[in-house]
Amino acid sequence: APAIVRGQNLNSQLQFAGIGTDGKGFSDIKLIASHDKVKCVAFCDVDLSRTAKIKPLAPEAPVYQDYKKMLDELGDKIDAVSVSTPDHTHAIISLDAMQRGKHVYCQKPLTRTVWEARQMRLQAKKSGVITRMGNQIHSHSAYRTAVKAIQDGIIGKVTAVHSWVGTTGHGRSGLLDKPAKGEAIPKSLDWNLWISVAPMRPYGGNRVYHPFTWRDWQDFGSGAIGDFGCHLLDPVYSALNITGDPLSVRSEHTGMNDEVWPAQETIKYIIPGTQYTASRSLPITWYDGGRRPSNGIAKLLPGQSLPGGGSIFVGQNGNMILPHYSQPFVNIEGVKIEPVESLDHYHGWVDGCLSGKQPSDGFEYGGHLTEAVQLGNVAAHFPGETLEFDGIALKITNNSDANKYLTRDYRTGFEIASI
Ligand SMILES: NC(=O)C1=CN([C@@H]2O[C@H](COP(=O)(O)OP(=O)(O)OC[C@H]3O[C@@H](n4cnc5c(N)ncnc54)[C@H](OP(=O)(O)O)[C@@H]3O)[C@@H](O)[C@H]2O)C=CC1
Ligand SMILES: O=C1CO[C@H](CO)[C@@H](O)[C@@H]1O
Repeated sequence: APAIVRGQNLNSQLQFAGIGTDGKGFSDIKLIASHDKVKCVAFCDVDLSRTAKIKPLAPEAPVYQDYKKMLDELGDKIDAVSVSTPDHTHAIISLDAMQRGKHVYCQKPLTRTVWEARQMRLQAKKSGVITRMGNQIHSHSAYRTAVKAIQDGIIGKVTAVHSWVGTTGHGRSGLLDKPAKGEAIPKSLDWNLWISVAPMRPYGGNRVYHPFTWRDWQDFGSGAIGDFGCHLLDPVYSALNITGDPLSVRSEHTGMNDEVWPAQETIKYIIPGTQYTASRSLPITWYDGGRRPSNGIAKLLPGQSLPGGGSIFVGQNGNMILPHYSQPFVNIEGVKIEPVESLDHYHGWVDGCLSGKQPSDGFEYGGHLTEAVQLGNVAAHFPGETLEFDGIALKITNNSDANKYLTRDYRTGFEIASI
């Protein structure tokens, strides 16, 4: 039976398997497993040398290299999985797990492409499983305080948002193009499974594509907006209750080739307005790689300063500045914001799996946010051009060449069927 059905009787334990066991996967699994009703029943990582740290958590749990084999072999012994792998494999793994009735905790950005994010939303609804995106700061006091303050009307209706992060789109691997020749694949690593949906390329050596440096490369990662958009834009989406698709998106950057993302970028979104915005549409501007909003926009009081990353909510009665992630403040003399408490993002998902109650940032919410984030990456291919987006049709309406970037070509054997 699917986990959701069994879940109604699951008053004692959630049988959990962690996919991606090092890097962020290590902390995801540990924090999920720290819930007293979680039992780790399996671990999976394409690189067996990167499973050593997690094994002591459940020494009896089998370790797999291929998530599919794990799901096939363990079947109903698994109720829920975490997916903490590089961005390009989030969708193929999470969709498969949801189709088998597993609850899924998947890292941010939810997917590498806009189309994949839409499939995740559709599948989560169809399977009726409990989902959560791994943007844990969503549950942190700073972001929750900001959401409440905006909804309480501390700066009045919002007229614009500016969000920025210092991170650059490339530079982690030190390369702008594929290395001329490949290197020997370490024995512990299944490179075919690591490449997954992307076109095959030779193993590049340590820290060329993996671990971590895949963020630079268009085939695998999503640049600075992909790495941080689902964090920084999360309180924006939550506070303003944005549930519609962007109406348009425009990127300007310092240049890119066909392999890596731009070093510095500014992306301007026009989003449908909500009950918390002053107009029927809202401009959201994203800056990265050292770019940030001007002092003229921030209008700070003496003694205030802009953080290294965060958001400015421009309101009818003043601005709220939300550092990533510490408490928000306003540029209105004498006005202080009372912090609200943090929640446990990981345990919130586990509790949801056990009770059947969907937490606030499931794949419907995370899918919407990721669609916007990845639309920014579509626009990067057409710098200086405003791309108009029809979210219902999932189509760029004024540039037919742009539509191919909403999705990707899947490698044979790693296709994703539309839901
Ligand atoms: N929410 C947050 O604050 C953070 C979120 N993240 C997100 O977490 C995800 C992972 O990032 P990061 O930990 O830096 O990446 P890593 O490159 O370190 O990958 C994480 C682990 O997943 C393994 N892995 C890779 N592909 C697969 C696969 N197909 N099946 C099973 N295991 C696999 C890796 O093995 P190998 O070493 O062989 O690649 C590695 O052990 C990303 O989506 C990232 O955006 C990351 C950091 C913080
Ligand atoms: O919050 C985070 C900290 O930095 C990491 C590396 O850039 C991000 O991937 C992550 O989301």
